[in-house]
Amino acid sequence: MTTTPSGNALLPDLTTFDAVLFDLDGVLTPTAGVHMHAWKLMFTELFEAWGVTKPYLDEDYFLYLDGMQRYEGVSRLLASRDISLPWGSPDDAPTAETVCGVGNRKNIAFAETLARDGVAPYPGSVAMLDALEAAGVPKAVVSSSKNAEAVLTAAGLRERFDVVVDGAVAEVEGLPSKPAPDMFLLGAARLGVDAARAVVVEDAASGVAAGAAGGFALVLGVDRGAGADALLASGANVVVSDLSELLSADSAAAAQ
Ligand SMILES: O=P(O)(O)OC[C@H]1O[C@@H](O)[C@H](O)[C@@H](O)[C@@H]1O
Repeated sequence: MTTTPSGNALLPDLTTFDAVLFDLDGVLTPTAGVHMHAWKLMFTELFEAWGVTKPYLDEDYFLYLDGMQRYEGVSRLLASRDISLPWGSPDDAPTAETVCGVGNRKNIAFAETLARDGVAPYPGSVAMLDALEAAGVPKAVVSSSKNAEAVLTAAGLRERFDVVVDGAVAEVEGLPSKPAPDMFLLGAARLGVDAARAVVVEDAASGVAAGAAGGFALVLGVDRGAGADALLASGANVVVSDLSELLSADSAAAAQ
């Protein structure tokens, strides 16, 4: 494995690969926390209203929702409480008692926070985008979220990516949710690169598993709360806590 300019032999140099495919929430922007909070608000209220015995817990986010497409996440969480609802349709109203309706209900809280607080990307991630651009390495965003375009725009990052495969694209193309590799493989195909020569960067166990299943050259985990052990167990080759760890001391300092 090649090393970073900082000389840490344990860490890869992402500029030596043919392309880098980034997850968005929790990798480029701190919006995994916004999703986590919105799910908690919505499910806490819903479970109280429905009289569900086991309340929503923070660990439920990492077990069932993190990195998943909206309705897949809802379906998995409801199954954990032995609740079965009709799937419904993506255009269901937020009041509909369907899997899609429940997912759309959570989006109200997410959209409110995004509009109110905006998004500041992680400085270390922006510095990594700078380094990749300087080296001419193609890059994509592969996000399960249907809010990815709005988040990228709010963070001022949208124009830095020619290829964005998000939850809306997955819906149109009929692609299964991570941990299936399909969304990442479409990202690689749209960049015109071979997965076996490209990198996946992910903060969610489901996303790391998707990268591993897709046969990517390197699956880099970023631990923003899922836990390094969980990311390694799901197939990450290396785990860092911030992308600045992969940069030279000078670029990392500039990112502060
Ligand atoms: O924004 P949407 O379409 O509701 O997608 C939600 C999901 O988007 C993913 O990007 C996040 O990693 C998940 O944790 C989140 O639940």
